[in-house]
Amino acid sequence: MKGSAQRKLDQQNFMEQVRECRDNGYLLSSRKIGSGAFSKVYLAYATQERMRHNPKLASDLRGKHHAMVAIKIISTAKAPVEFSEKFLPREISSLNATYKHLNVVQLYETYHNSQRSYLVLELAARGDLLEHINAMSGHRCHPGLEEEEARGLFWQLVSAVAHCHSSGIVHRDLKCENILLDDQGLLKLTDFGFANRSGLKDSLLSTFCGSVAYAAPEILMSKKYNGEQADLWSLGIILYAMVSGKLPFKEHRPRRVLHLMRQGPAFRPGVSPECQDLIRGLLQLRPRARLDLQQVAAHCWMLPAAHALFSGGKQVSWTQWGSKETEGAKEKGSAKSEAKGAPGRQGAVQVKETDHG
Ligand SMILES: Nc1ncnc2c1ncn2[C@@H]1O[C@H](COP(=O)(O)OP(=O)(O)OP(=O)(O)O)[C@@H](O)[C@H]1O
Repeated sequence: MKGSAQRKLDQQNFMEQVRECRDNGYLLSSRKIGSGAFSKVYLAYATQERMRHNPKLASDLRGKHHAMVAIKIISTAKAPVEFSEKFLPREISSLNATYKHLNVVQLYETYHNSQRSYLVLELAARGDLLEHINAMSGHRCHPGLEEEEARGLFWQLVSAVAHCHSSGIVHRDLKCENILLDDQGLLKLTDFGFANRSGLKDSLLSTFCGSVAYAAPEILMSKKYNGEQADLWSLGIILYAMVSGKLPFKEHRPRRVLHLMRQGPAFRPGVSPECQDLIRGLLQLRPRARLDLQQVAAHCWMLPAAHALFSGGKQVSWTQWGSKETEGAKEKGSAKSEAKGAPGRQGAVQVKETDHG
């Protein structure tokens, strides 16, 4: 239990944050919608005045027919120097570089003072993919999502990751908790705290990022790795989690995980052979042997998603999908997800993995 002195301090801090947001054109609500290691995320409203000064914000919110945003408040004064000087700037620059994709959370603007940094983000109000998988598993009394729903979501995720890679950004922390859903059921990739520039074609990374359960074998073996190929492995883990309702290699000890990886994923009865083939194509131990994003999009299991996405009578290619210019695609995608009835934030957590290496 918090003491009354601590409660008073928290209250004072919050009122300061309300004032700082108001000075920058946002009305901060007391509704906390999430928190991270050094951050809290609140629901907030953009003022008309702010929208007049920020065309990016105004045009996005006009399309959504509301003024709600998510404000991530980071206590830079309390966070380690490495976080404030390395990871936060990377998160901001990655979000700026990947702007303009329907399935990547939009960063509208930032403001800072000596105590805190504020990130004004697109709101994704329906929780994360992990919660969705668990809620749907409970609802269906069957682990995982129906393949049709998994396909629609995975298509959006692949498109978001392709957009990041083509913008020169590798995510390096792809996992169900970093994939949010908005109130139209659209998928929004978030949390670019470990993202990095993919840089030159053959340059390799060496830092271990992300969660053990989603990390590629070459990362667990502390080898130098290609960030794009490591993201592909994580995509395989996410698709497995979607259709199975659990993680394929659920172990905290890296050596034990590597042992399970060598054995390959085991599937529950009912997962289609095509879906299994796609997951196996991504979960290849040799990074170069993994399917690339183009091959994933063209895989036979994915094809019905491509056919389902039509814009004004014209089929939308997977590279066009998600581009903010393809407005028709957005409407079609929303309607499809709405029909599926993506639920809100509920359900027991069963496959959560939060250990960042
Ligand atoms: N744009 C958003 N819309 C709605 N909820 C959000 C949004 N961004 C973040 N959240 C919520 O806040 C939580 C924390 O956000 P985020 O993952 O970005 O913070 P973090 O500090 O990077 O977290 P961690 O320390 O776990 O990596 C998310 O899990 C999610 O529930």
